[in-house]
Amino acid sequence: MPAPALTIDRVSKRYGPVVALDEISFEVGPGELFGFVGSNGAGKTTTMRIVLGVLAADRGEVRFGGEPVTLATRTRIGYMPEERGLYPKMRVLDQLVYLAELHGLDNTRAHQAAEGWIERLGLRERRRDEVQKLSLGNQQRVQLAAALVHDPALLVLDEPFSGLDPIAVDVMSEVLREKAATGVPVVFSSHQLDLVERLCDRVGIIQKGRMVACGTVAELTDAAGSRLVVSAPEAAPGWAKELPGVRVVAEEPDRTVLELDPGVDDQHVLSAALATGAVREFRWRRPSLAELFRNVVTGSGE
Ligand SMILES: Nc1ncnc2c1ncn2[C@@H]1O[C@H](COP(=O)(O)OP(=O)(O)OP(=O)(O)O)[C@@H](O)[C@H]1O
Repeated sequence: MPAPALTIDRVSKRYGPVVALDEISFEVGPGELFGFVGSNGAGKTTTMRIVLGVLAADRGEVRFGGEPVTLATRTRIGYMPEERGLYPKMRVLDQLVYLAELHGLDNTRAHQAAEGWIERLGLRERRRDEVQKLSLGNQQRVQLAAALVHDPALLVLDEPFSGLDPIAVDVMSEVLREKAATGVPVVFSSHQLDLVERLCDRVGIIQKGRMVACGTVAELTDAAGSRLVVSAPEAAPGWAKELPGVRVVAEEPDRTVLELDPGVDDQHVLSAALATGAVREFRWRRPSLAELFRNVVTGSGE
């Protein structure tokens, strides 16, 4: 039987006068790694807290496998809250066993699961330490273990990568990929767009409580149109500004990134570049997710 999908269906939420979510909708399929990105205050944490049921939506519905999320469904979710939710004075192993038991595992299975994740996440030497005595990165590894220890059917992680060193980023990425490969929908928020671009099957960009773009990175960047990268080292700054149908996206010391209106011949741009002197680079490329994100955010008036 295929694993269930997570559906967020027209969910709205206000905090007093602040509209945090405005009919946000998206779906995370079985085995899909979904990256949730947006500016500070866009509504990511609010969405995740509603999925978890720690916060109630004003309107709309969250479904898992087509059914509204209930208390029973919630015990099957692995959650990594932004504010992190560990007991500072409890030892790593005891904490994980306790959390696994809280989710219904018997003591033997809870120990097995806790030891398994401790090993997998490189925490063996820290297993008898109090959580508060660990570095922040290691606390985050424990937090991930806490989200995984009861073998959840859905993973929801609020900025799991923030503050991790590159090795820990690799471990976290691998674990999320593996988990998704078992059929579990995985949704996580992040401001590290290069990472999201590399890791995710699909990406959702949220802006002021609305989903403004959603799809695979290829779909989103294709829709945004390609960029022309030109390196003309002898050209004066602003050399491309007056070319008809051409918009300068970025001007770096030795490279200019351009967007061309439909129908504009790139060979005219090449001629203009050559008129300034040598041209060392002239190529089309897709925008990165970070560029796309800036476009979306600027386009909606931020
Ligand atoms: N408890 C609260 N009371 C009042 N307003 C809140 C509360 N929590 C969030 N908000 C507001 O709701 C909006 C969405 O916040 P949310 O924390 O969901 O954004 P976010 O995308 O997770 O941001 P960040 O990337 O900074 O973590 C913001 O305008 C925020 O100020």
